[in-house]
Amino acid sequence: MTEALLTIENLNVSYRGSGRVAHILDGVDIMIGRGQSVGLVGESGSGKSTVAFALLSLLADNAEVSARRAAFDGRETNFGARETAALRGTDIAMIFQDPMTALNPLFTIGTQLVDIQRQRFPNENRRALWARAESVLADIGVPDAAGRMHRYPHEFSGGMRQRVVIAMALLVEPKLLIADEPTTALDATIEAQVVEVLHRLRQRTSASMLIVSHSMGLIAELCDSVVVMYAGTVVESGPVGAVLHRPRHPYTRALLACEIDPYAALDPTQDLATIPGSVPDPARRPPGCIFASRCPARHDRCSDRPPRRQARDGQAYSCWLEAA
Ligand SMILES: Nc1ncnc2c1ncn2[C@@H]1O[C@H](COP(=O)(O)OP(=O)(O)OP(=O)(O)O)[C@@H](O)[C@H]1O
Repeated sequence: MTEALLTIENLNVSYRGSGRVAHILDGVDIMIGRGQSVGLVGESGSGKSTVAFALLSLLADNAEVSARRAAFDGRETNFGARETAALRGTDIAMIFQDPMTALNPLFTIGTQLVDIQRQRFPNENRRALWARAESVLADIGVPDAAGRMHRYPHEFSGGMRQRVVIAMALLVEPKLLIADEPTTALDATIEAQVVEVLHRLRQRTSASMLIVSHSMGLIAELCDSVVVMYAGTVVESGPVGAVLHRPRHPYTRALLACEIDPYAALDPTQDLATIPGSVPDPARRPPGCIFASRCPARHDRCSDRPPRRQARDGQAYSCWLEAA
């Protein structure tokens, strides 16, 4: 079995505000092996970004975070703000949804790519850091990398900016790279190119990856295993191929049925499959299965009792349904 780089057990996050407490993450378990790529998938609002932000202590001030256990790179951690700040930008790097959040409009790309490396390589001089940056930029397919180093972020297209952000993450040689919806802000053609860059990166880097996405297709291309989230809980996890071809949880099945092929021509006559119903209010989580109110296979006990955790062939899922 692969050695764990990151282990989080029973992660809970709630937000306090306006006299109510919203439980956004409820008992989330995540394990990322060394060199492994894990995808975190689920509908909008399911808590994917909250997991990523909790790992980096980037949650809003009204967040309350607790975990039964957290360990990174062989060390127990409580992911406290100071501890995490030391890991951020060195051992853990993040690619955000919108590349502009990571880029400063006032400095050239070259200066920013040099500065990002200073904490990691404090003894290297500017010239060496500049050369490294230029070569990584060229490596991930930025044409005329030498010239572009002198340009400002606004002179880059969306796809090129996202490549710069990927270069930034690569330059610090992190042990864990977190990508939060790395292609959401891009149009479909550019998205395919950025996925290709991430794909190549996946083959070349020894870093582990956590890829957050609402698209199972993207996860299938880039990840070894997948964690499926619904309303702040993990409903199913396992190797990507197994979950994709033999989803065990009714929510995973519904999610796969909703998936559209972003590269296919749109057929205006075809209705998108959607999951009827809505996600429960996080301030009033039901006592039983969180998916029960929308589940087509629901049984009486599903609404009253927490689902049964089952594991089969490396796949784990929480449901009263017996595995087929
Ligand atoms: N500061 C906050 N106070 C209260 N609720 C918050 C706060 N920040 C986020 N939330 C809530 O947490 C929930 C989970 O949000 P999160 O961004 O993690 O979901 P997501 O699965 O990443 O969605 P998306 O795909 O849209 O980014 C949402 O319901 C959101 O409204």
